[in-house]
Amino acid sequence: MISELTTNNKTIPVYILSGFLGSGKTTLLVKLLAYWKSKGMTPAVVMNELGEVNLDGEIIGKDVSMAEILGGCICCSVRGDLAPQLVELVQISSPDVIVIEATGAANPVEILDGIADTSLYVKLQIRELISVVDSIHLLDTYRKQKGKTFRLMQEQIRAASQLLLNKIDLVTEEERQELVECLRRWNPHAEIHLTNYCATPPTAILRENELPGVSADHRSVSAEEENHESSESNRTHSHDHVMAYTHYFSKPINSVQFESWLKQLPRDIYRAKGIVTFSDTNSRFLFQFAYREADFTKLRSSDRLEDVGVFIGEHFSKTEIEQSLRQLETNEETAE
Ligand SMILES: Nc1nc2c(ncn2[C@@H]2O[C@H](COP(=O)(O)OP(=O)(O)OP(=O)(O)O)[C@@H](O)[C@H]2O)c(=O)[nH]1
Repeated sequence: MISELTTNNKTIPVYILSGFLGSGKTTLLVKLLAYWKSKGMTPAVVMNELGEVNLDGEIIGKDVSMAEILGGCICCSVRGDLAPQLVELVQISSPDVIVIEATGAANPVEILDGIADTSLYVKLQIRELISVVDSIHLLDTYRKQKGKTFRLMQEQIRAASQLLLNKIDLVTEEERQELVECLRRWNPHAEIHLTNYCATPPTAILRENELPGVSADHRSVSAEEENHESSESNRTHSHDHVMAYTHYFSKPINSVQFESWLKQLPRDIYRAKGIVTFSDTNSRFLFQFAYREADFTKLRSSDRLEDVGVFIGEHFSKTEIEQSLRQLETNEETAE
C-alpha cells in the first residue's frame, strides 16, 4: 500500500514505450533522453525486464533517475509494483517527464491500467503510447498470420498512438509499403514514422506542446514539426485519439449526474477509475467502472488525494470526455 503522497502539484507527462523484443525501444529511449536533457529537463525512466537483471540500464547513464521492475512483466505478474515505483520515482527525483519502457512481451493496455492506479496518488498524464515495430520481424510473422508473437505484435500496434516502423534498412521498398498497409489496417489512428535506428525528430512523436486537457487539434506546432508533418504522407492529421485520459476535477460534482454520465460512456471506453467528491452527499468516493458496471467505495475524508478520473479505451475522443466532465463541474457552479 502506498502510504506517502506527493505534495508537488505539477502534472508529469508519461510516455510508454512498447514493442516486441529487440524492436528498438532502448535505441529510441536513449534518443529521447538526450533530447530532454538538451532542453534542460529532468527525465526519469521506469524499466521493466522479464529477467532478473537490467542490462539496458547501463546504457541509460547514471544521471537519469531510474526505477527497475525486474523478474516479470508490469502488465501481469509484477503489475502491483508499478504504482509504488512510480510514486517513489516522483517523490525522490521530481522529474519533468517519465518514460516507461515495457518488456517486449507486454500488453500495453494492461500497463495503462497500472498507470491509472498511480494517477490516484500522483499527478500523471499519459501523453503517448509509442510502439516500436521491427520491420523484418513483423513481415515474417504477418506473412504467417498466426502464433502468439503475431497476436502480441498486433495488440502492441493496435494500442499505439505513435508507431515507429523501425529497421526499414532491412526490408525492400515494396515490403515497406506492405508493412505500412498492415499497420494502417490494424490501427487507422496512430501516426506512422518510418525509421532506421529510431531516427525521427523527437518533437514529431512527443507532442510536448499539448497541455493536459487541451485538445490536440489546438496545439501550437513547432516549425520542425510542421516541416515533418508536411513531408510525411502516412500520418493522420487528427491527434484526438488517445488510449487514456486523466481528468483532474476542479470541484465537487453531483452524484446522480455523474452516475448517469458513467452509464452513457461510449463502448470504446472499457475501464475507468478515480476519486470524486460529491456535492450532494458531502463525501468522497473511489469509483471503478468496468464492463459497463460502476462501483463506488466511500473514502475517509482525511485521505489527501486529488479528485481525479482515468479513462481507458480504444481511440475515443478525449475532448468529448473532458468537455462533458467540465460541464458536470459547471452544473454545480450554476446550482450553487
Ligand atoms: N539494422 C538495424 N538494427 C537496429 C535498428 N534499430 C535498432 N537496431 C538494433 O537492434 C538491436 C535491439 O535494439 P534495442 O534498442 O536494444 O531493442 P529493444 O526493443 O530495447 O530490445 P529488448 O529490450 O530486448 O526488448 C540492437 O542491436 C540495435 O542496435 C535499425 O533501424 N536497423
